[in-house]
Amino acid sequence: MSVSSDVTQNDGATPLLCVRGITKTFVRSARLFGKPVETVALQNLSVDVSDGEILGIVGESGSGKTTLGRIIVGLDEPDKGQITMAGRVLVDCDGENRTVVHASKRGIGMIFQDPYSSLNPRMSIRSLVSEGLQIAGTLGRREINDQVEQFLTMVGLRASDADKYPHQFSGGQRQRIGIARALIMHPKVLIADEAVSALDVSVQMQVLNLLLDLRDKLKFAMIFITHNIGVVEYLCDRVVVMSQGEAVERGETHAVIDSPAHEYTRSLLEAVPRI
Ligand SMILES: Nc1ncnc2c1ncn2[C@@H]1O[C@H](COP(=O)(O)OP(=O)(O)OP(=O)(O)O)[C@@H](O)[C@H]1O
Repeated sequence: MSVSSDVTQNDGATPLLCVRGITKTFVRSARLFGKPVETVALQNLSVDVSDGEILGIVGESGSGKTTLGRIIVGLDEPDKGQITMAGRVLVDCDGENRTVVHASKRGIGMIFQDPYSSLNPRMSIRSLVSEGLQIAGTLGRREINDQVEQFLTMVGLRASDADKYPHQFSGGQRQRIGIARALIMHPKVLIADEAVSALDVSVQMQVLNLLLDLRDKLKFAMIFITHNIGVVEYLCDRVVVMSQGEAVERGETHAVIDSPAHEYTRSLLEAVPRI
């Protein structure tokens, strides 16, 4: 059973981001004479995120977490559903005329699991971090360089690191570069997809603490996608538990973890390491 109608369990204020009734089916073409294979990745899923809030999306592999993140940021289109941010329609796939605002115009940033493969090895850190600003074309070279150095320092790197290349950094440092690259665009919402899963546990804690500090400083909201409920417990104000493309449980993180109502949440708590 999904709980998609029960989406406004925040403080009652109008949410910043409203995601409503998202449905997505992938169709893989068959080999030779077989039928195409359909996978329902998301089924009528709704979530809300308030200003400055950290929402955890937790669930096992294949539950639809990444698809949800990709649809919110604009890397994928849903079959059905709506997304609004601060009252502005970003996606409306319910009527006859579909509205899908381009990713670069949404004010939503994303950081990925593998900071190495998500950073082009041939680009300098300066080019990587400033790419969004260069494309936007609103700032001059000097201002862009200042911003790059400011954001590198903010994520715990040095201004002089701007002239290095991704292979010169550790996994944790590369994730910091990915964070600077996303935050330099001043997103209202940051989506982190398994952003610490590839890192050693001690480095995971450093990156989680950095994200908490940056959220306090820059006031963005965050959707943190993970299979690790221990990370949710440490970081997230609220959590949505997903199974097979549906939300099976949601609420304040500590309420859900202390007394999980759904059998699937209990199995996640038993199966997944706590940090
Ligand atoms: N491009 C695609 N083409 C076909 N099927 C896809 C595609 N992307 C995702 N799927 C399928 O949709 C379902 C949900 O996948 P998704 O990656 O969103 O889950 P997830 O919870 O993020 O899993 P993981 O933690 O393993 O990344 C899975 O069954 C997956 O195989």
